[in-house]
Amino acid sequence: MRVIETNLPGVLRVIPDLFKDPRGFFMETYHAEKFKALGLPEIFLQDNHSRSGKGILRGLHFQKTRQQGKLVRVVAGSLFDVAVDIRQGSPTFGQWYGQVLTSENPEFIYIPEGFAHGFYSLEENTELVYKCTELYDPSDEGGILWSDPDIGIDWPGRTPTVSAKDALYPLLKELSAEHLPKI
Ligand SMILES: Cc1cn([C@H]2C[C@H](O)[C@@H](COP(=O)(O)OP(=O)(O)O[C@H]3O[C@H](C)C(=O)[C@H](O)[C@H]3O)O2)c(=O)[nH]c1=O
Repeated sequence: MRVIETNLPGVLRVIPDLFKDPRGFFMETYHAEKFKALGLPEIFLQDNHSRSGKGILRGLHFQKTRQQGKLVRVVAGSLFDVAVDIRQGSPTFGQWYGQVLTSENPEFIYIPEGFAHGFYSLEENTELVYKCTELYDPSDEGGILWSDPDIGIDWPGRTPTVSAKDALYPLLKELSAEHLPKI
């Protein structure tokens, strides 16, 4: 297992060791000691699993105070996954990193606490599973409009299907300081 840094310090590509044989494949998807050695969290408090149809966009989401680090991976289909640095005072504030994750390529992304997360599903029945370093708190949820021009994410589709909630999120510049994580 190894990690590759991205243009956003802290956002890491995680490349597991994939063992293939005539039966199929095996890989470790979490290992406390290896994670510690790679600079990944050893402790995650919650696992999530979502399925999305083609053209569905979920995001950009974050928790304001109980921020969640997320280790995301795709177990069916494919999607374009995005992390946005929204930590006040960060030299990369407002910058994003995105990449395609697919069940055919067992690569994960680690998105640190203080980042917003979103993804655009590229296929029907795309399934994302992800480990979170903090528990979900509905009262602590925050969001940024997926199409925020100041962030300028190059989404694979221009007319995604989003939830009513996601369609109403504000622009990053409209969020006041107390709603944004600090570096
Ligand atoms: C996130 C979450 C949701 N829920 C319930 C609340 C709603 O009744 C239902 C759907 O929630 P929501 O529409 O917020 O689901 P997503 O749009 O997939 O939200 C997630 O999508 C982005 C990409 C993320 O990174 C976050 O994990 C999360 O914000 O599940 C829970 O019970 N626990 C949870 O941890």
